[in-house]
Amino acid sequence: MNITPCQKADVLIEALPYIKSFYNQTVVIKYGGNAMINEELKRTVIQDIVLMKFVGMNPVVVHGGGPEITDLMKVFGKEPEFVDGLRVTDKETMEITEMALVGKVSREIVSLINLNGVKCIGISGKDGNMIKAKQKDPKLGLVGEIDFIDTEIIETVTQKGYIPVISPIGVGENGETYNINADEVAGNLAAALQAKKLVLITDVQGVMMDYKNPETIISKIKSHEINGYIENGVIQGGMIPKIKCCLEAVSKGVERAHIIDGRKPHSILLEIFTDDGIGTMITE
Ligand SMILES: Nc1ncnc2c1ncn2[C@@H]1O[C@H](COP(=O)(O)OP(=O)(O)O)[C@@H](O)[C@H]1O
Ligand SMILES: CC(=O)N[C@@H](CCC(=O)OP(=O)(O)O)C(=O)O
Repeated sequence: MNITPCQKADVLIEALPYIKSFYNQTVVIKYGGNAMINEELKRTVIQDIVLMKFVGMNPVVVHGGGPEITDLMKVFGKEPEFVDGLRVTDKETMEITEMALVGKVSREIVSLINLNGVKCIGISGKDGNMIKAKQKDPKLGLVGEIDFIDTEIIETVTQKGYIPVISPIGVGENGETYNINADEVAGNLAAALQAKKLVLITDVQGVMMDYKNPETIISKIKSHEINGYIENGVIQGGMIPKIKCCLEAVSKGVERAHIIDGRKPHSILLEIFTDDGIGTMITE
């Protein structure tokens, strides 16, 4: 598509109020699922995050990597098992999870951001005891529930110009390592940092009335409507933890949470810098 210089200027001018209102503000981005598997989409997500930093925002990335953990488990001859969307995590699975998330996924995102000209640093939730956790449910083994997030390291590196990339791993009272759902980390972290926005990138258009029909997208949800949507079965499966994290974040002071489609190129830019936005927005 060819656009004229004037149209290009219009696009920039449409972004101006957003650049102003987000200047020096924190935006937490959860990056996982399909958008992380496709190489071309990965490139556009990274470009969006780098652009945010260059126009003066403070993006903080929380990464997932469920498919990478599953692949590595298979290499070690282990069959993954999930209960309510959470991976049952024995000691060996925990080691594999750390290898996949901290050793591979984080390294890759950090390298890509560095290559795009912004300093980036990978931080596991265990580093500096950042994410304190306890066992969620003995049935799930080493799956963690967040007790507390110490935001000091993130604030320090952000002030120095880095983009922090957080791996969803927690540390217990006695040094145990816990596997934590990445959406849960993103929601709690957005609240702890009092972020202006939480953006969860997923592989559907947003929350839909009928999730098999993209035309039924719900563009705005108020927090008091969420339980109703879960009770009447509109929101199911993997969308339940996601929407609950958004609820947690907005109830603790994050202005807005968004669930957006990572299959769409530059979905973050479309959400942050355009009047229409995309996906589903959750507010208090
Ligand atoms: N109302 C809904 N709107 C959209 N998706 C829904 C809804 N209810 C259930 N889902 C399911 O939730 C899934 C998203 O969760 P999940 O697969 O865990 O995402 P991710 O891998 O990005 O963390 C969708 O692919 C869809 O199958
Ligand atoms: C406890 C639990 O289930 N942890 C997740 C952590 C990774 C994650 O959340 O990755 P996605 O966002 O890509 O799904 C897991 O083991 O898969």
